[in-house]
Amino acid sequence: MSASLPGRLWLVGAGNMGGAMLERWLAGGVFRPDQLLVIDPGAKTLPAGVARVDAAPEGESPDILLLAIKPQLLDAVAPTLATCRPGLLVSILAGVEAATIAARIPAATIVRAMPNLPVSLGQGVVALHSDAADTPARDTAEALMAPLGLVEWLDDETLFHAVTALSGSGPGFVYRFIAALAEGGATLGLPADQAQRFAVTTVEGAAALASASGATPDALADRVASPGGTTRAGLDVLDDGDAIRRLVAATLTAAARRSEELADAAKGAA
Ligand SMILES: NC(=O)c1ccc[n+]([C@@H]2O[C@H](COP(=O)([O-])OP(=O)(O)OC[C@H]3O[C@@H](n4cnc5c(N)ncnc54)[C@H](OP(=O)(O)O)[C@@H]3O)[C@@H](O)[C@H]2O)c1
Ligand code: PRO
Repeated sequence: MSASLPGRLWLVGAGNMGGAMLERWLAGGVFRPDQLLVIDPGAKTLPAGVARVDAAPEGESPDILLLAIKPQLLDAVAPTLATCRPGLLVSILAGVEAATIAARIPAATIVRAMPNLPVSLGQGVVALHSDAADTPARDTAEALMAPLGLVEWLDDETLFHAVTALSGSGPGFVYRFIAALAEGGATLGLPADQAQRFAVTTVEGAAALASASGATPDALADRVASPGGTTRAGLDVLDDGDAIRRLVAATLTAAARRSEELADAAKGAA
């Protein structure tokens, strides 16, 4: 099998997000398993053929180093990577600034990325930013992320706080809404498993239509709401005092604030 990207990638931290990216790259033929090395003392089940070690091999360097540990672990893990010299370092750590990473791990080019969990299906969102003008490295970062879903560059690194709140954390917020939709249906008498299937498929179909139609979400909501009908009665509850918009705005503000806190905490004393 041939891979679409050459060279070796080290994945530092193969948890929920690192594992999701790995899964998609292998399924899409972006890498062969033998091009990948997982550095994670805790990772148990990895895709067939992918090697795992507890710590970075001394005296070796990958072409691409992907940091996917918890932001709070950066100071513990960085010294173990301080002698490797990756051509490209991609960090998906929430909050943590590129300068914070550059002060701890030498790399020719650092690109920050904020993916989200549906990357495992190639239906994620990935925001990218780099201050580096190294076009080949930027192209490599984009080629790495393209099979994962919608990829867009941010001009301003500080926008990562907003992106992390919206699309990084967003699936978590959508899952809460799906659960609430299903529970609401069950409360009205539907069997719980059926309510769950209907809720998931309703959100899936509504998102697909929003994507395909080009109409705004508010215009689509109006198409669902027959005059004097059931949807308007429900929307009146969501819109009362801008309840849904206020709740979601407060949710995103809390997530973005946490991203700023993680950035500050990671700056530390390097
Ligand atoms: N989850 C998401 O949707 C998402 C989206 C965008 C960005 N991110 C970012 O991705 C990063 C990982 O998040 P996550 O949700 O995937 O967390 P996670 O599931 O906890 O994954 C982190 C992985 O790192 C491992 N690890 C712990 N100590 C390590 C060490 N010393 N060296 C190497 N690996 C080590 C963990 O093992 P143990 O479990 O044994 O500790 C775990 O497998 C975070 O920086 C987060 O901000 C996550
Ligand atoms: N998961 C990470 C967190 O919750 C970053 C976005 C999604 O911190």
